[in-house]
Amino acid sequence: MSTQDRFFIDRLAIVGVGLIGGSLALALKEAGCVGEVTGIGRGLPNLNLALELGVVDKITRELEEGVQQADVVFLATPVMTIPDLARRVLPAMKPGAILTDGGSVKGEIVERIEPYLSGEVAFVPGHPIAGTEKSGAAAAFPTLYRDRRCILTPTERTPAAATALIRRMWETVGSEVVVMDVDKHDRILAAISHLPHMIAYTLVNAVGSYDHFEENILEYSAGGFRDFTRIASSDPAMWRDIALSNRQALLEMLERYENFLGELKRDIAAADGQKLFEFFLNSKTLRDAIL
Ligand SMILES: NC(=O)C1=CN([C@@H]2O[C@H](COP(=O)(O)OP(=O)(O)OC[C@H]3O[C@@H](n4cnc5c(N)ncnc54)[C@H](O)[C@@H]3O)[C@@H](O)[C@H]2O)C=CC1
Ligand SMILES: O=C(O)C(=O)Cc1ccc(O)cc1
Repeated sequence: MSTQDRFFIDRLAIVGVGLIGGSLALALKEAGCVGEVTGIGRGLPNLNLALELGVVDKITRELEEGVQQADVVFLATPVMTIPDLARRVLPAMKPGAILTDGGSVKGEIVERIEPYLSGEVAFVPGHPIAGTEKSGAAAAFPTLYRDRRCILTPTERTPAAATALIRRMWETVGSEVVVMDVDKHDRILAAISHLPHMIAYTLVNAVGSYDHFEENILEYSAGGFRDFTRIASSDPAMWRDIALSNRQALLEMLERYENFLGELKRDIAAADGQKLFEFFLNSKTLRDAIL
């Protein structure tokens, strides 16, 4: 599978050849670090497109058959589908192979997969912190993971050698790997990724449903509205799964957000210019520092 100095995966299977799975395949191919890539999915049009675009070398809709020869199997389907797919894939994989995933929420995935681990196949939970609002094989591109982070959340059931190999896989495609526990991952992502998506979806719905005027007011949107709401074009099924799978941490962040919004409303109602200025300045300082 790999030598001491050169990282190489002989056979990789990608379940769900979309933005995340497809981009990993393309990046490993570009780096010359993968032999054969099998794309596994449900819909033939997307699989055929993946084949045509050179994202994968072989396609199949037969899950168990598709993973049999793989050294590494990457699950890159919506979060709620990952545990059931893992349960079917694990007994079909060869001993010594590694199962990993790219799901945006880790707690439920780890909890629902670990009881099915037999010890013959290692499971390394992962989450590349890179993406766009686009989906499907056509959206995949080889540089998606360059200069990004990838979080791995191994548990005491995860062999260190398997974590080390998946770490190398992500480093090979240009990501900095960070290891943390599952709960910390889900709380951080609830704050920095899941909450912003909920706010973007809410904003578009709130403004888009405002029908006081005859015209569609979204047509007046300037750069600010467009920048802020790009992520509201993300796949609805993917985000339904994320919201349900990370419910507790997300609800806590939504409540925190409601409190801040309440404070803003009170300051506007009270015409408290000083408080508003401080609120905006504090936000600007925090945001400018991340750029
Ligand atoms: N889109 C993003 O920016 C990011 C997404 N993720 C996570 O990566 C995973 C994949 O997301 P994307 O690649 O964006 O989605 P995508 O929609 O581009 O690709 C997912 C693929 O999985 C297929 N699929 C769905 N259910 C399936 C099933 N039961 N069996 C086989 N194939 C199935 C779909 O047909 C599609 O081709 C999700 O868990 C998501 O939360 C992680 C980081 C970033
Ligand atoms: O499009 C964007 O800017 C994103 O935020 C992409 C994204 C979506 C889901 C993730 O779990 C990680 C990254």
